[in-house]
Amino acid sequence: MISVDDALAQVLQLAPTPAAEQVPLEKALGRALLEPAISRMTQPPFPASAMDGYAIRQDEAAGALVVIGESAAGHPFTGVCRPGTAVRISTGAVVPPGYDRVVMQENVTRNGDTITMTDLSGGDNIRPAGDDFHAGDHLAPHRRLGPADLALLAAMNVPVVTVARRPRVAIVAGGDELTRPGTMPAPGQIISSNDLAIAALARQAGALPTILPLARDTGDSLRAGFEAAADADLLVTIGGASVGDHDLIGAVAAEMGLHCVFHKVAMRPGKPLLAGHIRRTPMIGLPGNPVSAIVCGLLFVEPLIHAMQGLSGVRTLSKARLGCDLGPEGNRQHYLRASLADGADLPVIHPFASQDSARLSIMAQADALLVRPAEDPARNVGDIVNFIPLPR
Ligand SMILES: Nc1nc2c(c(=O)[nH]1)N[C@H]1C(S)=C(S)[C@@H](COP(=O)(O)OP(=O)(O)OC[C@H]3O[C@@H](n4cnc5c(N)ncnc54)[C@H](O)[C@@H]3O)O[C@H]1N2
Ligand code: MOO
Repeated sequence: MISVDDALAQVLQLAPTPAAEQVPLEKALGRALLEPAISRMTQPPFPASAMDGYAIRQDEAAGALVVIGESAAGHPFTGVCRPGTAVRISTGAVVPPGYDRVVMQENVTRNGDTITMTDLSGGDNIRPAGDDFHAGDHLAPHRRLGPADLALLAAMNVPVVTVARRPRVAIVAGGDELTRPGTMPAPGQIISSNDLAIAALARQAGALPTILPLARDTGDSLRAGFEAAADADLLVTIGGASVGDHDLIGAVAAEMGLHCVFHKVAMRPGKPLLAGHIRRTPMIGLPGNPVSAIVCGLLFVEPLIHAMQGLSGVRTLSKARLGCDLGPEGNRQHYLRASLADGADLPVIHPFASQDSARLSIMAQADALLVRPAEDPARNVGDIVNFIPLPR
């Protein structure tokens, strides 16, 4: 068995170089920027007023001034700044050359075309040209584009960006006991849930998942599943990874040309995890127990999908204080399903009493996975521990 850290390093190495594609900004939300986006604009492009009011000259602020025109947003003042004058101005409008301060209108009394300032406290209320960014500045790649990034790119006048192509992820769940949600299970059958969870997790990570037909516990059926996944950028199988007579994934994958990089990780849940590549396509074989599949999905499939888009596959752990005493750990790194509560300095974490890797009802309630290293000694209430927040 290899450690979780070593297994993750091996999995990340399976990621091929991301393929690039160009998308318009309207379609770029959540996509991984692959090349720097270079600004075509300086923002603001001109000294801009930060307030509605009057553009004046600071050295004339004490006296009465004559309003000689207007600079509205999108309609610059075209006249000339002369001594003793002011220009009516709106927020975002060009501050006409010669004026060096904007007084907000609340601090001005106006009588016909004459204004006097009633309060001269505060700054100049002018945003200099380039205050935000300059033409030639760039938004660095290897980030997922969020709403503020899209706004920045639009403001930079970059209408199309180069992003990583979404990895196509084929998901094959196998087992004679499985049937689809909404069907009537035959005796001994249960509903397949894991493939839906892994597809959802893959989609959240930026991939385009496809759930392939359920495979049966036969070599032919599994081979058909592998063949149906031939076009995918990543193959994820679920179940059949362990040692039982019907656990055929390892053997069939080997027949299909799997170069296995590991099979079995020192973790709980998720021990029977396997990974490798078939020709150049990465493959991850998730264990069948539902919680094991989801935990391995979070720990390995999600980072691999990120890496396949040029994003960091490394996750930073969060800190919490233990809400109860815990006994010593065994020889596998343990990911305990847990709930979080507010605490004085850090959140307080309580692992659920049952850690059975078949209990989806507990996994669905959990806020976090409490991470305990292999051979961790007994811990007490209040000790600081690491956790992974779970997506909702
Ligand atoms: N003798 C041993 N038995 C087991 C070991 C072991 O080391 N020695 N490991 C256990 C661990 S740990 C796990 S995890 C499971 C993993 O087994 P498999 O990957 O072979 O998974 P299956 O046997 O196919 O299924 C296990 C369990 O999960 C249910 N399942 C499977 N697929 C789905 C699905 N798509 N949706 C919902 N539920 C699913 C399946 O019905 C079984 O109940 O092996 C232990 N055994
Ligand atoms: O690895 Mo199994 O996942 O402990 O149930």
